[in-house]
Amino acid sequence: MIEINNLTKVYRLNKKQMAEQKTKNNLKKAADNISLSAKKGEIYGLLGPNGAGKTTTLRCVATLLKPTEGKVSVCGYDTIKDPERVRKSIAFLTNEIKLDPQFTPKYMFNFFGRLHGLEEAVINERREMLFRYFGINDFQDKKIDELSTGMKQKASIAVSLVHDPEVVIFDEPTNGLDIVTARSVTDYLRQLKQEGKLVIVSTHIMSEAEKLCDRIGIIIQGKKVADGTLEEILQLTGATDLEDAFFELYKEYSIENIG
Ligand SMILES: Nc1ncnc2c1ncn2[C@@H]1O[C@H](COP(=O)(O)OP(=O)(O)OP(=O)(O)O)[C@@H](O)[C@H]1O
Repeated sequence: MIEINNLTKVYRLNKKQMAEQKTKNNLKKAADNISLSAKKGEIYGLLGPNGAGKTTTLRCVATLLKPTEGKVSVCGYDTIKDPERVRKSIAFLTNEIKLDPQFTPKYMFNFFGRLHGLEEAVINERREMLFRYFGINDFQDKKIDELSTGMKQKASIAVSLVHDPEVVIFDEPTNGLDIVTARSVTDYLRQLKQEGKLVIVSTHIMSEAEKLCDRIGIIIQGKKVADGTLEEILQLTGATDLEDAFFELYKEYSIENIG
């Protein structure tokens, strides 16, 4: 359902970015020859430290970035040749995309529903179902600006799912959420999986990846260094939990070795 073949993304850094990243090289390889595939009915987790390349990879899948090299396809559609079809098949949620603070959750939901070409009755049905699930009903007519962080995130999730897409790509969906709100999000991702959708999440929270994901791809400094079920990753590294497994891989693959 998603095939990533030898994906490489190189950013050209400006002077400020070079200073921030303490480098004299104006090219940054954020994704380095990454290949992976994920299929319907599973939750695939991209796990890696800050700056590993998770968001870059997901943005390439979501057609928001053009790969420097390599190919990505979603539901059989190439992200470069058929970006419209890819966008119809996916929900994409990332911290960088925010709902307009001046509008209400209801307005945004309806707006995106129409943008996707859905009929009013379908939009209303989807909104009632999603707003009920995420407890947004009492807040649907308030300005997004006035909502709590958790409610904003839940509204963003609901809006991203308006068109009932086959593939759900969420970049750090529980980032900044309290434990109750985070649980309602991860429970909904499990429900989507039960419905036969493919869910891809990125996270740096080991416990989340351990509990939620059927398969995990570990990314370190732009490279995918391991991929498999939790058991397979533990077996590969000889570790007893994901955190230890991650550190084993980090020691092996990080350029500035730790410890
Ligand atoms: N638009 C950009 N221009 C230049 N460099 C970028 C750009 N976006 C990301 N980078 C750099 O590419 C690398 C990978 O970033 P990316 O956001 O993909 O990592 P990440 O794994 O999602 O990290 P985080 O967990 O912090 O979100 C980082 O070094 C980052 O600074």
